[in-house]
Amino acid sequence: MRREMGAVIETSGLAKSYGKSRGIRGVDLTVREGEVFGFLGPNGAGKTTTIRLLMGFLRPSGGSARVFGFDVWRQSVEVRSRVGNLPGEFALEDRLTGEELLRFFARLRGVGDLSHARELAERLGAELGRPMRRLSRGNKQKIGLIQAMFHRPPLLILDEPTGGLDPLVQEEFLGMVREVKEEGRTVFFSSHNLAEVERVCDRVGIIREGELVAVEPTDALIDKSFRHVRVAFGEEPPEKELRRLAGLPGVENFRSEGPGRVSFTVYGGFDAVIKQLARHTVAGVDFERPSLEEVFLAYYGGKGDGR
Ligand SMILES: Nc1ncnc2c1ncn2[C@@H]1O[C@H](COP(=O)(O)OP(=O)(O)OP(=O)(O)O)[C@@H](O)[C@H]1O
Repeated sequence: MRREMGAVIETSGLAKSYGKSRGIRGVDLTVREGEVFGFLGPNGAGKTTTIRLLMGFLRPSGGSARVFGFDVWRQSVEVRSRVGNLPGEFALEDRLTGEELLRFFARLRGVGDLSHARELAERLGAELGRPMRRLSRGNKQKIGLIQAMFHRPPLLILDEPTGGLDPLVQEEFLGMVREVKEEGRTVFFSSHNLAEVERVCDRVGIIREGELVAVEPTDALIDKSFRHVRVAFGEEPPEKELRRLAGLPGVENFRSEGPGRVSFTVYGGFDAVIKQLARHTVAGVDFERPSLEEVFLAYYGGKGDGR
């Protein structure tokens, strides 16, 4: 595999089979330096499997992946020394306190200065003095995030980083992701939370049943999809005309919103809709962008299939 300029993560036909129709198949993905890449998919889609492959914790059953040009399986030591990783289950039932655990990681990584760790702990409200096994899930997660980030690695690979965090802490974490990006470092994280992905990610990959079904700039994913339309006519058009509008290709969920008002969703092009509207006096029209959540559902729910 030739390394693309600026590529930090590159996978080619990456596959992991656990048996019949499980794991991931044929994943081709490139994440560039300085990008924040969101990896979205429902439970069981293959996010954790992909992340474990990238970290060299699992052996691919097909294809290959490189991180900073190193093969993730054969050169996993080189890979791991450059990546801050939050695993899917950071649930250490340990006697060690957060502080002791971070010191341990600092020694392993040859980092003498824990001041960045302390700063991150302060911002996330992490409890460094308590034994890990006494911490709630969210508070363990905070220690997991600090250990992934405190040595300022050039790449962060985080599995559901905001899972279990309360909204204010999630917000603080998103701020940290932006700062990492401003420093030119790269972030790859999996998520269920579409709103957060929409806010911080440059690009989004959507994985479904082990296959990468879309990789798009976050804005383009939304732009390419549908619009919710609300129209107020100057005067009520004849019933026949409304039926014609409702019957245009790509028009769905057509509803009357009171006299002279209709709402509907348009998939695909808007041209036919606009021409039909123009046959009447239009007092007002709104084209509302769907949320990433709706776009996402379109990929999974059948309707619209992400057009
Ligand atoms: N060790 C394993 N043995 C057998 N099957 C597995 C194993 N790990 C994962 N799978 C299967 O592989 C598929 C992908 O799982 P994976 O954990 O990667 O999904 P995910 O997208 O991370 O889901 P979640 O959001 O629930 O964490 C699932 O069908 C899962 O049941």
